[in-house]
Amino acid sequence: MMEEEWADRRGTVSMEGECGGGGISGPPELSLTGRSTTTEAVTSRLYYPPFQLERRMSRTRARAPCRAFLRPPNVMKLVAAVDHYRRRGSAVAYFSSVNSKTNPEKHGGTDIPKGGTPGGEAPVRPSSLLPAINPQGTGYIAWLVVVTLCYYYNACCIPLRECFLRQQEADTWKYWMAADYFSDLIYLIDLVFVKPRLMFLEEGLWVTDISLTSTNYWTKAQYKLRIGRSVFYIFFFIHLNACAFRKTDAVEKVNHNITTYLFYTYHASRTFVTAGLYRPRPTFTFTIAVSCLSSLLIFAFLIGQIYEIFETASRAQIEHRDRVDRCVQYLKKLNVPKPEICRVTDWFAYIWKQQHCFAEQKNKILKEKNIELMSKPEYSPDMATCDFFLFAKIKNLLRGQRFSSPEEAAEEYEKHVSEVTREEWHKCFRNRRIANTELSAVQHETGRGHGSAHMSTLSKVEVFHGCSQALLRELVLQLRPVSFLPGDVVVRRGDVGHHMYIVKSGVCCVMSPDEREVLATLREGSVFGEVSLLGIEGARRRTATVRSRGYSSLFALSKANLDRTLLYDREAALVLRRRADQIMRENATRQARNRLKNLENQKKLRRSQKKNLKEF
Ligand SMILES: Nc1ncnc2c1ncn2[C@@H]1O[C@@H]2COP(=O)(O)O[C@H]2[C@H]1O
Repeated sequence: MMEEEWADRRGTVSMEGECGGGGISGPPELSLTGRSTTTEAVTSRLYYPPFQLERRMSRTRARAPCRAFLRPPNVMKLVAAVDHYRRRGSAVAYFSSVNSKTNPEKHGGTDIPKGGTPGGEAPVRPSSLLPAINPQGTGYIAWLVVVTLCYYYNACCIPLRECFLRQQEADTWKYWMAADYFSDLIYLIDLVFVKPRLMFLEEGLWVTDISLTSTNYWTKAQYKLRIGRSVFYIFFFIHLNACAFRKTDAVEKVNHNITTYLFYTYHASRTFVTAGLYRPRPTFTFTIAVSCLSSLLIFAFLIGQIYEIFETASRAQIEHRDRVDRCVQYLKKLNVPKPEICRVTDWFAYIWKQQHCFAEQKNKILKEKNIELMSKPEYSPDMATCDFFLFAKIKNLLRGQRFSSPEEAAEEYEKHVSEVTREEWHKCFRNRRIANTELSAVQHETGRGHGSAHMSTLSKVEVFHGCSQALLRELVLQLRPVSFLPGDVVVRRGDVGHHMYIVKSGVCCVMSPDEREVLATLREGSVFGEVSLLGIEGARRRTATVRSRGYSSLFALSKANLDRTLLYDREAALVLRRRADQIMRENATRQARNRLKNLENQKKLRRSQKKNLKEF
């Protein structure tokens, strides 16, 4: 019962209040307890018909675990029905998958992007032999365990064999080789077949299209850079090692040609892969010492590289993961169905993806500017600015000193402060100014600052291009941030409009009256919901339904505030009016065209019926 109730609430979150469209006002958070209104329940049914069908399948199974139902032909029929159903409704299919690399408008017809379901459910793709892999699924985690075991086998057994088990008999050696090839095969399968099929999150929805997942995997710049950099360093060290071997080798008879170089490179590579345990010939003591030292260096380097990789999964990330785990545990305790838990984890992933960027950018700038950050919290804003640049220097001077009284410490401190030269003071304040500007620029870009972020979005809105700075600043204070989840209705056709919306991030889709076609795709800086606010005759209610495609953050501007702004800015009023007229004209033309098409279809049908009757 509870599961059904949850399932029926699918796609419904805390409401923004205007027209029953899903929205979260203020800081983004997922409200699982928000009661679904009738409209939303209908919406979720309309919006997720294929999934309702799938869900009904699972419910039927649960209610009647009869084997006949699970017979392969029946299951295949249902799968085909789901597939057919999904393909019929273009807008439904459009929303049920993310194929963001393709132009959404192009999918207005029956050309449906392949994809999965919102909320992280495994997609139904009967035609595909190897479907996309859910990185949070049990199957993938089991696979990771296998890959890790192979990794440990390679990491531990190869040096062990090299050192202790060299004198192997032929039949034992066979088994070692088989194990080696097996672990290599697992690596290869992981690299070529598994990793490129890993689903990834885009705009909060899982991308399941294989071509997109593999493109995402292979084109990941960071991944490429890391591999490329590591491979380059390894070759570089092998090369240096080979040169060092040659230089320290006592045998002088060897010719100086490419074969000699290859010979020494071979020895250097073997030393490298065996961590210096392989002893190259000739056994000149100095050569051995150099090889051991270089191997140690290489190992230190490799450990540094591994540390760097692990470091990126920083403390914040670990804390974030911990928070997600605790939340998931709690939801499990409440017996929340799995799809809903997936929705929550997707939301967490989305939030992390957004905030993570900010932290990385900020750290990059601080690193570039050589700005030292305190590890302890800021006790007061005044102290923080001082600590930021100057305190480190004074602290170094005072390091290790002991004082018998606070007065003595203060005296010593004052002495050091008075010794700070004029240039250093200048540098300190200059650095501080740079940091402030740079950080506010980052906040501006990433939307973490408050007023500045709103301003940055507003400056992209064409309607307000002509507005004065003062008016914009006033507008900024009136914007209310709201967030929407995948598929949520922002405004519904026919409802009374109270707000106009500005897209801060994400994508919103203007739907056709039957919700089968996407009329327009609105991205960052776009404005919608203004037509019904302008009081134009014949357009006093919402002219279209607008849905959020993935996760989206919008700014809502109330009718009263818009009216006040337009009173002062005649130009903006004109732009909005012109835009509204154009939209209404377009919609009217489209409706007329559709009506004509329907009439023609009806005529054709009647004609064919008459023909059939005559033939009969
Ligand atoms: N054909 C269209 N192209 C772009 N935007 C549209 C179109 N039709 C409606 N809209 C927007 O969708 C909004 C729905 O609410 P409003 O009628 O208040 O304002 C509408 C417009 O901003």
